[in-house]
Amino acid sequence: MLSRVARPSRLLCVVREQFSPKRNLTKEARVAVLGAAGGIGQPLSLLLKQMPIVSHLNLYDIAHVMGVASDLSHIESRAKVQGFLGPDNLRPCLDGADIVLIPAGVPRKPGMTRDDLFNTNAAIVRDLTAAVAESCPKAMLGIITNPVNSTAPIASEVLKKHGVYDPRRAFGVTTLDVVRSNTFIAEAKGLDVSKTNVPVIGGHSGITIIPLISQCTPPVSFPPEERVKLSMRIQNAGTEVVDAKAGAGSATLSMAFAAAEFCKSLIEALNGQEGKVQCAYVRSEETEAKYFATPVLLGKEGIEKNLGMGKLLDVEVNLLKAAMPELIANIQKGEQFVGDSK
Ligand SMILES: NC(=O)C1=CN([C@@H]2O[C@H](COP(=O)(O)OP(=O)(O)OC[C@H]3O[C@@H](n4cnc5c(N)ncnc54)[C@H](O)[C@@H]3O)[C@@H](O)[C@H]2O)C=CC1
Ligand SMILES: O=C([O-])CC(=O)C(=O)O
Repeated sequence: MLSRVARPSRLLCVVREQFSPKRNLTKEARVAVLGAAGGIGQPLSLLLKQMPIVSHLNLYDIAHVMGVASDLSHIESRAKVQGFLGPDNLRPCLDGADIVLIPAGVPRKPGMTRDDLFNTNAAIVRDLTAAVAESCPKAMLGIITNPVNSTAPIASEVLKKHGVYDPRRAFGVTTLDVVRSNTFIAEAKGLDVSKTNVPVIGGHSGITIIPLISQCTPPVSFPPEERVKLSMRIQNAGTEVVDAKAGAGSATLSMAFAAAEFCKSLIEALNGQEGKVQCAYVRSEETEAKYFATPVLLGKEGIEKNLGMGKLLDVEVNLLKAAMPELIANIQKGEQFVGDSK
């Protein structure tokens, strides 16, 4: 067991926090996770519980969530954890939320595309977003549930229907594509991964995922064949995990990490920290697709500025051209679903 004397005293910690110029512990950051008992929801909630910037963590699911909340609530960190089970408790879960993350829904099995999840997950996202629109219309909303190319537009359409849509506040979470790109490229080049950053644009499935290796920080170069191989690995990385899990679901731990990073940036920006940039799938004028992932600068009201895709190499332009028909069709499918819903 860790010795109590070996740890910094609580008094000392409090004193440090009180006088630190970066102190933001007094600010409330209320985060709700919908689908919190799932493969992503549980590790995501654990990571959020460990963040001193989170003051309240409300966990909602249609099963098993009270046990998850009870378990997490024993951790000696700031966030006050509460569990909310079943539809009758959804509104209380959302009341006062600053950020809502939605990983509720079914994951892929080998042989499935993300679009194959549409029939089940579209209605889940629609209904959960309707509750967000009614209970916490000003919250930042992060859609993790696949197919993100369609579910993020579904969420936006629902918010519009309720007259509370603010495109600065609605995000399809594509951070995992960036996390993977950073990892694979740092591995290939022997770079410090913590200082490697590769923007990823487009959407979040197969060929709609467009890593901009030419814009990597630090700059990297690859022979053409190796670049193609790397891009394809990034595009198929989700399937790599689905196949390795052999029927037990898709990426959960890396996704939880990615969503926690995204959420942390969002809270920091809401708290007034400048320069917080994340790639996300957002309402966009960058291309003919109404939703498109690019790096966005975050601020106190959500997206402060879309930083766009920058200058692409010819190979990247070709990836973009290949992505557009599928991306546009995925968006239309989501919009149509809400249009057809009563
Ligand atoms: N955006 C991204 O980069 C990624 C997205 N995903 C997607 O995230 C979703 C969740 O994946 P996992 O956590 O692995 O699935 P999972 O099946 O382990 O967990 C899903 C959870 O959602 C809950 N749920 C189902 N219907 C619900 C409803 N109406 N309200 C509240 N909760 C509900 C379930 O009870 C379960 O606890 C999947 O659609 C998956 O494809 C997965 C990885 C990456
Ligand atoms: O591949 C999947 O189904 C889950 C996912 O979105 C990812 O891992 O990127």
